[in-house]
Order: sequence, then structure tokens, then C-alpha cells
Amino acid sequence: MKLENICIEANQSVFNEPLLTIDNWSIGGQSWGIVGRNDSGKALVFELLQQNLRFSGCVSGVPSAIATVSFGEQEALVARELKNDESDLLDEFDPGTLVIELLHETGAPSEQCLALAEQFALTDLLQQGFRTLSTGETRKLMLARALLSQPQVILLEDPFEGLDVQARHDISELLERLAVQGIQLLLMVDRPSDLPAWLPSIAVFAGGQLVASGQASEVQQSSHWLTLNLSEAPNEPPPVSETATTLAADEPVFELRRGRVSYGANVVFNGLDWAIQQGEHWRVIGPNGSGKSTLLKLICGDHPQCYSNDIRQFGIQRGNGESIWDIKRHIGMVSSELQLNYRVRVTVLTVVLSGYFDSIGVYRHVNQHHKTHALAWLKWFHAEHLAKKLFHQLSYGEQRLILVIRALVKSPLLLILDEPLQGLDEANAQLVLTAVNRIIESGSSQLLYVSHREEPGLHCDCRTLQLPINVAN
Ligand SMILES: Nc1ncnc2c1ncn2[C@@H]1O[C@H](COP(=O)(O)OP(=O)(O)OP(=O)(O)O)[C@@H](O)[C@H]1O
Repeated sequence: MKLENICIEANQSVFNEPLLTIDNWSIGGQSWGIVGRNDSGKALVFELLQQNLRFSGCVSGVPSAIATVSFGEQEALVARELKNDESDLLDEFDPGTLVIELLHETGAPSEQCLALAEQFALTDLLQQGFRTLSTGETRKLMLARALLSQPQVILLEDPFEGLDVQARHDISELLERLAVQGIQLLLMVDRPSDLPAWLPSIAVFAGGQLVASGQASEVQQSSHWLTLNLSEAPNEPPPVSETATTLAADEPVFELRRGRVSYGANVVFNGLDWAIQQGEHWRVIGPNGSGKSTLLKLICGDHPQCYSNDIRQFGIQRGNGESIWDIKRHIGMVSSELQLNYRVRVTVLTVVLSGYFDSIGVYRHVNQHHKTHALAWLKWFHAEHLAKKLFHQLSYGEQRLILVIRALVKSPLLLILDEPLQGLDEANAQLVLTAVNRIIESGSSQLLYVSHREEPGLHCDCRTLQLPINVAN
């Protein structure tokens, strides 16, 4: 493959800088790592190779059998599933297309589907609906579908995000074997540390240009682009509001007694006794599918089994007539599910403002104080230039950053960050960690942090809850 004299223009205004220019990139037939900041233009390379947008210049030698594993593909599948959602007709939750059907859709023979399901630890989930899968399970399914389509080239956007340590290792090994067998992989990551060591070549994007490309070892040694651009956190503290807790001194922030969530015979957790006391910060860890997001949904009041559990939080015993908003007003939350569900057509500023009201979109009067404060947060994250843009037009990483800001604006009593750095480049990831560290120092929020990665930049004395927990009755 070869790209020559490429220019992709921004379509809003002739005065805009081009979104991406590439003078000459001989991709050849080998595999590449592609790296760059969230706004570097690197994601457009995938669009270009699939001829999904208008460009000038020459793209040659692109094989016809290309498979893509990206957040965009995942969103498209989620949208398709939503369209087919029959929950209203059935008057019960529609779990969506079965995993086995999604594998068969690729046209691959049944035995191949089953063999790949085995390889991706999906065998136990074959009869489960797409909408019930955990984040990591969904990522594995997307990869399996891509492989079953017999591609010559696979475009992979952040393929390791959301995977547990074992799955990361297994899938990296699998991709390496595929590359050796001659399937060409273009593997895009936001953080240079995520580039697998076995990739023979690396291309670096910055400011809408291809700035370095070649043999991995040479680019890594010579390219200052891989370490540069760690924008400094602002000197001034983030605009944290003071929140006074109204809880009695011995009241836990959250308490679950003998917690149990199950789907038919499938028990996610059982006998889980756990409390977040005032002043405590927690990390919840565990492999894909171990129940981390399920637990967070119990805390946020978003899980149907909230009421069959013994939960006390923010001074309220659940099930005593409280409204969901009585719970949510104490919580600021980021998760992949929230990002997938934030589908209204609104500006970035509106998304940030919706953090004050715990809503998707804003349906209440917004006062000037809220606006000024939201803009101060955007400014702190060097993101004020995004304020008037439409949220759904941002890159995946930019969207994640905006949702983190949305969770922070009201300085919630409980700050729940479920993989907050997914899709963020190194600079934005460090900014988020700095903000979280400072919020914790200020004592305004208690942190509940979920991630498969160790983040040395998070300076927090966290207690750890390890899932799964399944204590027999
Ligand atoms: N409606 C449902 N029916 C059957 N199983 C379900 C349903 N909803 C969730 N599950 C299963 O419950 C398990 C726990 O899911 P959860 O999202 O809590 O895992 P997780 O620990 O957050 O995983 P990840 O690290 O991949 O995000 C998963 O195996 C998932 O497939």
C-alpha cells in the first residue's frame, strides 16, 4: 500500500487547516503501529484506506479484504442493535442478537466460529445477547468477527483497551502470529507505551501530519515525537467546588450486604459484603466479566437487581421510595456504557453542563455560574476550543475526556471512574490523573476507580476490592 500527496480538508470552512496531510508513506505489505495524540489526525488514516471520505492525492495497492476493529464499528453495531430492540414489544429486556449469530453473520463456517470463540474465551457466552456483554467481552467479539471475515488487512484501533491482563497478553500473541502468517495489521494506539514490541514499523502523527515513519527501533530511538507533547498540567488548581457532606459521622457512603446478582443460572457475584466508609477511596479490580460494571450499576441505581439487594447509601436504605435522582445527585460517573449511550446531538459545553443534572443532554435552566464553571473546567483541560463543537463529532478519546470533565464539574461526593483513560493520549491521561489527584487532596470527593491498567500517576491511597466474589449461601 502507498499513500502520496494526501490532503484531507476540513469541510466546514476553506480557511481551516487541512485535517491531515501525508506527503509520501510507503506502507508496503508489513504491519505497522500508528501512534499520535487524540487530535493528531491519525484516525483519518483508517477512513482514508476504506475510502470513506473525500481526499486529494493517491492511495494505491489497498487490498479489497479489509476488516476494521474500532470504537466506530462497535458504535455502529450498538446502533443496529438499538434499532432492532424489541424491549417495548416484548415488555422485557431484549438482550439483542446472540453472540453465536454475530459470529455466523461473518459467513465463516460454523466450526471456525466455534474454534475462534474458544480461542477468545467466548464459548460460555455464545447463547448470550450482544447487549448483555461486558466491555472486554464486546472487544473480544469484535476482534473475533474481524478475523472470521478472512481479511488480508486488519485495521485495529486500540485493540487492547478494556481487556484484562491475560486477554491483553493472549491477544497480543495472537496478533503477532497473524502478522507472521502474512496478515497485515495496522494497529493504532493513543499511548506509545501500548505499542507491542513485535511491530516491525511505526508511523507517528502530530498536528494533522505524518511526522515520522520507518523501522520501529529507529523511529523509537530517533523520534522526539513519541515523548514530546506532554502538555503541562496548568499551575492553578482545577476549579473544584467545595461540597459539604450531610452524612452522619458513622454513616457509610455505600454499603452492600450479602450482595447477589445473577442471570438465570449465571451468578455474577454472591455473598458480597462491602462498604465504602467516609473518607475512603477504592479500586475495584478483576478480570473481564467478573462483575465490576454490574457493581457500579448497583451503586448508581441503574441495575434492575438494585431492589433485590440490601443496599444503604448516602443515608438512604434503598427501596424506601427514594427516587433515582436522590442517588445520582451524589455521584459523578464515567464509563464506556455512558459514552455509548450519550447519543443526543448536543454541544460539548452542554455535555459538560449535563454533569450538574446527571442527565444525558440538558433539560433544565442553566445559570451563568454553571456555564462559567463548566468553561473553567474545559479550559483547565486545554479543551475550551471544543466547547461549541458537536459532541458526537469528536474522536473517541476526546469524547472520553469530555465525559471525565462532566463527572468532575459538580465535585460529587462519590466520583466513579470506570476506565476513565480509555482512548486518551498520554498527555490527556496525565491531565486527568493530575485533576483526580488534586480533587482527592482537596477532600471534596471519594474515588471509586476501575481499570485493568496500573496507573502509577494516580497518587491515591486506595483500598482494593477484588472480584469475582462468590460465597456459597
Ligand atoms: N442480562 C444479562 N444476561 C446474562 N449475562 C449478563 C447480563 N448482563 C451481564 N451479564 C454478564 O455478567 C458478567 C459481568 O458483567 P460486567 O459488565 O459487570 O463485567 P466487568 O467485570 O465489568 O467486565 P469488563 O472488565 O469486561 O468490563 C459478564 O460475563 C456479562 O456477560
